[in-house]
Amino acid sequence: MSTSHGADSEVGRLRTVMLHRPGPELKRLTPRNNDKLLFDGIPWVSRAQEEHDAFAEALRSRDVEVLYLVELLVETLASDEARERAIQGAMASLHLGDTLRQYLTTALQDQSPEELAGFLTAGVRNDEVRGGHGLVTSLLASDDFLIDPLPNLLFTRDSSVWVRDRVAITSLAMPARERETQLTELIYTLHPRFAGTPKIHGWQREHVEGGDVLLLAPGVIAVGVGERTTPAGAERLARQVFAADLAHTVLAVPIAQERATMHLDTVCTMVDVDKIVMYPNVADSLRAYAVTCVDRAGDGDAGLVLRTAEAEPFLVAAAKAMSIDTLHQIDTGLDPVTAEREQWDDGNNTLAISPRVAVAYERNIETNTRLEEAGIEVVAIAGSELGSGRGGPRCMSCPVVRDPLPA
Ligand SMILES: NC(=[NH2+])NCCC[C@H](N)C(=O)O
Repeated sequence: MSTSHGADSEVGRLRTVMLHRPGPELKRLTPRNNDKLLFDGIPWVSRAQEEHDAFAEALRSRDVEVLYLVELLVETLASDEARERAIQGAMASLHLGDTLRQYLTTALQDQSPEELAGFLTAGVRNDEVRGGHGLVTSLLASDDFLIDPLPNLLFTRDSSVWVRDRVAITSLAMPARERETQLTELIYTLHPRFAGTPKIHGWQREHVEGGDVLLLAPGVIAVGVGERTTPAGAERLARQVFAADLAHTVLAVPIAQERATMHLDTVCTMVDVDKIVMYPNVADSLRAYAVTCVDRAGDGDAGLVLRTAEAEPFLVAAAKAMSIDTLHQIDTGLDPVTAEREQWDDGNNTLAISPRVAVAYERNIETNTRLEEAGIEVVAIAGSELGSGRGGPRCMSCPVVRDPLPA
């Protein structure tokens, strides 16, 4: 069954996508914790859900199968092994102390899969626990989390990424997001639908986030290196995709280590086989190091000998690796200021449903006009609340099946 899943580009006809409908984890956000939890504001949750439902509907109405992360998680947690692993993972936190850990472990074991999924995603606060009293519960504040909530689950792009028929479990850099990949690993390992799916990477490895991984064309992967994906993470991913023959070239693309450009997909996304929507304010300075494999000296990915070319302008290096004349750039915005505003609001962060059809936030009027002028059909969705986590349609989706591009 596993062979039917996977993607080898950003634009091949989207068949199946994994989303996360915002839920009670967003209700944990307060003005005191939102920075740490990586939200810029406090979303109005029911409106965020409406916006998200409209996003899902836009995909379904175009014959895309929508899977929800929490539904997959609940189904996964029907297995005793999954429950055991999920609880162990959540209890590994060094905040806890043995008294509380033992109490919580037993309490969680008694929950139904739905309830357990709720605690794993929305977290547990100190004042929500009735037992396990001891030093730790007494000294922690009542609103301290014993299990942290995961509001950024919304951005399913980052916690796993398919590269051809393999799924990479990523390794998230920000402490607020670390635990997300325990859940995606569990789903891809123990959910019956994904049984036997070959996996690469893993949350114990060097940091790589899915928002930094762009499948430019079959065999060509761009990896942003910045706030989230480290240079060592990019190298590790390159080794694994070469070892498994998933790609011939990995382009490592340095991006500024700041919030506005936290992932490569905040700066550019593919909207056609040879068109990319890109933030013009960085386009000229964006460079790429092409990495290839020149020898297989030993076993596993560590034995590969890699070659790193001199840095070149990103669009030049990309076109070369993709064996096309030009990778055409469509600019965000109209002028540098509009571009900066629309880039911040994820104007670059589009999700292609097929070549030349892309989902985008409706608010980025100038960018969407440019996309349309370039022959791209824009499927516009509302995102006033969804956007408060700083992520657009691409961040909020993990393509699980895309048709291969015609050769
Ligand atoms: N692929 C993306 N651009 N994801 C956006 C993630 C946003 C999220 N609040 C974070 O800071 O991690």
